[in-house]
Order: sequence, then C-alpha cells, then structure tokens
Amino acid sequence: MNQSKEQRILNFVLQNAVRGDPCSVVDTIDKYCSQKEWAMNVGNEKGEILDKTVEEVNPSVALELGTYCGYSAVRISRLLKAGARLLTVEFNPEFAAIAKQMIEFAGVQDKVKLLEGPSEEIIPQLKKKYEVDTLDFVFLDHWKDRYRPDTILLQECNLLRKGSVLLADNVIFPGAPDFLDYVRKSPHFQCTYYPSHLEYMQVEDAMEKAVFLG
Ligand SMILES: Cc1ncccc1-c1cc(O)c2nc[nH]c(=O)c2c1
Ligand SMILES: [Mg+2]
Repeated sequence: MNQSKEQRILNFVLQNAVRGDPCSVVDTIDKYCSQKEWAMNVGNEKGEILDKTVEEVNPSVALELGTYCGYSAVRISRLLKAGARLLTVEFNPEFAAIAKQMIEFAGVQDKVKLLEGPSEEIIPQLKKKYEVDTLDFVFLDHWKDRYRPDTILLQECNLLRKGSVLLADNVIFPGAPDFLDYVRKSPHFQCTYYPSHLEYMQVEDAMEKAVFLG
C-alpha cells in the first residue's frame, strides 16, 4: 500500500533529524516541505510569529486545535517552561498517528498531550476530563469553519480568563472571515493582525491574535 505524504514527512524526519532535538525536527520538516512536498505545517515565517507569541505569553496551559503532523506542537512545546503543558487536538486518526511519533521522536512527549477527536467534542471535556482550569494560550490551526464556533465554545465552557491569548493561522488563506469579523467586533477581545505568507509559498496569508478581556 503506498505511503501517505504525512508518512513520507515522518520518515524523512526519522532519517534526517536528531532524536530528542525539537529544533532539528522543525527544521527538517521545513526542509522536506519546501524542497520536496508542500504540506500545511505553519512553517518558519509564521512559525516565528507563533514563537514570539508563545514566548510573550509563557503559558502554563496551552491548547492547539489542529495537530496535523505535529510541527507546531513540537515548535510550541520546545518553548514551554518546566511543568507547562500543551494539549493538542487532531480529528484525523492518520494524522494523529504520525504526530504521536513525531512528538516522541522530538522528545517533547512529556509536555504534550495529543487528544484525538473533533474539537467541538473535546473542548467541553477539557475541564473535567483533562483537568484544565483556564487556558493561557490557544493556537487555532484546524478547520477555518471551526475557528468562530470553537472560540464561542471556549468562552461558553469558561476556559478563557482575562488575558488568555488566541492566535489563529490562515486568516487570509484559506481564510476565516467569520472568525475575524467575530473577534474584531467583540468587546471581549483585543485583536492584532500579523501579515505573513502561506507556508513555503509566496502567497499572502496572515495570523490574528485575539486577547480575551474577560
Ligand atoms: C491545504 C491548503 N491548501 C492551499 C492553501 C492552504 C491550505 C491550508 C494551509 C494551512 O496552513 C492550513 N492549516 C490548517 N488547516 C488547514 O486546512 C490548512 C489548509
Ligand atoms: Mg495552518
């Protein structure tokens, strides 16, 4: 049975990156996906915006929606302080299986908990089943049509506190216009727009930061 693109990305990492070195895993995925096969990792340009935001927030509890191959889970978790944790949600079982191996190879498995299933089912379980009080940081990188409903669901589940930071990928391409409209019009969010480019391409994209005001 021929391999998936995601399996080829993982194999390239297993053969070319340094086990236990998250930076080498991130760089090796970027090398493969810029030179061999495009894939929807956040990439290095937007990844630097992600890094700066994570360093600014220095979260104890972070949530990622959309794990894919684990690129941003490794990228985020490499910046987390001792004892901090990242919960990452992936709906696609094939992607989750790849991401699990990627996270373990990078050596960040003790900081990352991979939750398999739809975000709308997992978000309401975070408090009781996953012992979350509130989230310090949320990276939205799953399906553009879920950005707005999941942001509303996070609020309804009392998972945000004054100062919680949401960062959304792809607000220009593929685009999340209803999410942008919602957070920018809401009195409960302070928004910042970061123009950038689609990963590995010279196509316009952007990230939106939305700080919850309580
Ligand atoms: C797949 C794709 N094709 C052309 C242009 C952009 C994309 C694209 C890029 C991303 O960064 C994505 N991130 C999360 N989820 C997505 O579905 C997604 C899709
Ligand atoms: Mg993305």
